[in-house]
Amino acid sequence: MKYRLFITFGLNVSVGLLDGFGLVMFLPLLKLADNEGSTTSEDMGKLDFILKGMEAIGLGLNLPHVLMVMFIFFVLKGIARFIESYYKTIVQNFFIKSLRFKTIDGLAHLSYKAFVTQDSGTIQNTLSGEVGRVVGAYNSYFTAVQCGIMVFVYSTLAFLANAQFALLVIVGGMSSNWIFNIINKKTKVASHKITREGHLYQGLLIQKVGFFKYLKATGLVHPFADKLKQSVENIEKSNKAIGFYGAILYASKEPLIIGVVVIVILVQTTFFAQNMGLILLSLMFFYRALTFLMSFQGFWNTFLTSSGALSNILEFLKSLRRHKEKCGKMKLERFQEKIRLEGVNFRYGTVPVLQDIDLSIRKNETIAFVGESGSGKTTLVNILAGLIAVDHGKFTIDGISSKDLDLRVWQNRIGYITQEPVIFSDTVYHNVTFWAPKTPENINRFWKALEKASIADFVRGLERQEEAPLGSNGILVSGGQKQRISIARELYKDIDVLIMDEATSSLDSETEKIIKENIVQLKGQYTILIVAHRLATVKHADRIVLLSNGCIKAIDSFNQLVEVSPEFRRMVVLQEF
Ligand SMILES: Nc1ncnc2c1ncn2[C@@H]1O[C@H](COP(=O)(O)OP(=O)(O)OP(=O)(O)O)[C@@H](O)[C@H]1O
Repeated sequence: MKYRLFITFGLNVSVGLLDGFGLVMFLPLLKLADNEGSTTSEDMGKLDFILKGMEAIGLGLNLPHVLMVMFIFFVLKGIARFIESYYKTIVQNFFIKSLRFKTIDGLAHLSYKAFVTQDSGTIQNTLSGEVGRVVGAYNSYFTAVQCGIMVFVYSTLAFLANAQFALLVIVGGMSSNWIFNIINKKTKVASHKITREGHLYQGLLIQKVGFFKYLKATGLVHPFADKLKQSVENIEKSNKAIGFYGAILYASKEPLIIGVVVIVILVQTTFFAQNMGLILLSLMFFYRALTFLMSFQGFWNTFLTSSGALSNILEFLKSLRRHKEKCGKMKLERFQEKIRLEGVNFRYGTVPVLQDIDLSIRKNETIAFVGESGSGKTTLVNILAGLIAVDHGKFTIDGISSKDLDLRVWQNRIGYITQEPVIFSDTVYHNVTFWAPKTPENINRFWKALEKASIADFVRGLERQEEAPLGSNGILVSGGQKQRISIARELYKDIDVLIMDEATSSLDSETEKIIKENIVQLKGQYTILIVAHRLATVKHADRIVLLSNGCIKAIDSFNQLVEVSPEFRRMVVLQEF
């Protein structure tokens, strides 16, 4: 927030001082009423400088002048308060925007390797609910600090009016503060619990939505609902605890503070025989100071209520920074010649996943990766897509090392057809064009992509055509149509490399047909990398890479591989190809 904080606090002090000076004018006002129209600057404690100032500029201390000066102070206070409130809104929104931008950018730059180890519940909870709680924490913190400043300003004014009285009230106030400290600590603990439970709850919720069909069909939806309810109950318990401590704080503040003031006034008048006028002026300031002190306690407690969210988001931002994707500077605008992997090794933790991989892929070649489950096909393609970095060995594109390349530019040249088609909850047009503006040129490109993906006729037949909604996760269209729409999105993009991560055993014959059709149709136009589980889809590949336990066992055409590799032959026989 830098200088913005100081400006805000400066404005705060101005409001407090102007208000204080306005209040000071009440004393001469009372005196004027008592002394039939005249007063002096005496008996004002150290605050007599205001009346002296008035006299110095030729304003006699009579009723109209005192009223006028008082009015001016309050008008100036009004103006300062307006600037302060509006500036507070500006600064607050700046804070919210910066925080949201930081989390959005942090997530966009998070490396894929780090992402897969993150818990989706934590990410979801932090980015939605927790950001909201942090904004709440910020507001309470800010207001609490503002109240603190006001307490300071009014206490100073009270000191200037009657130092002895002010000192006694402060000592009394501080000794009662230990109760508030105990409560604040307990609130903080409960707040951290809420954050932890929030992550769990969001995680369960995401899974419930994601696996709804399975849970429903198997009757597991109800036990899962019980798990969710348990999590809700835990959150409720912590919220109740926070409410309980808040209620104690809220109820005990006033009696405690008034008790302190009563005792101090009694001590002052009984033992020190103090001037009641100055005690009253000091008390007037103290009344304001104490009101702000109560608000301070309240807002500080609310701040602590959300402090769990604050440390969580700071930790989250730190972790995003720690796992930021490392990117080179060289920008490869187009893929021209070949991709090469030389002596590549990769491990997840200590487990080796790929070993001594040597592979060269020419532009516009169609390569399929086959091998038993867990042999490293997806990991290899993840490396080629720049999602994960090699541990040892070299990965070059057109002779440039992946370490020197700006992989974001490389990824712009890639189309990725994932096992589960990615469908956004929006219209066909927005899904395919990724929210491109509807210019005649883009519409034309959109229909061409649909034709290439063999889905144009289906979309033309829809009542709202390209404006037809696809529903959440594409629920309004079939699995095969989802697949074709996601293929169309990749073809709409101007790409060089098309990665097809074929669905595993759940592959239905329609999807299999679509993939085969697309491979035949697109072969030679793009560099196509297929992670294949069904050998039927790879017959037309130029070369097949056979992987086993993270090593390349053989690379050849389908027919050659059947001849030379007993392992591949066995796979073909097993799939009754
Ligand atoms: N994020 C990860 N963390 C740890 N290990 C992983 C991770 N992803 C994959 N692995 C492991 O790496 C190995 C290779 O996995 P990979 O997904 O590349 O295999 P695959 O050949 O594509 O398998 P499938 O055909 O079942 O999709 C497996 O043993 C897997 O358990």
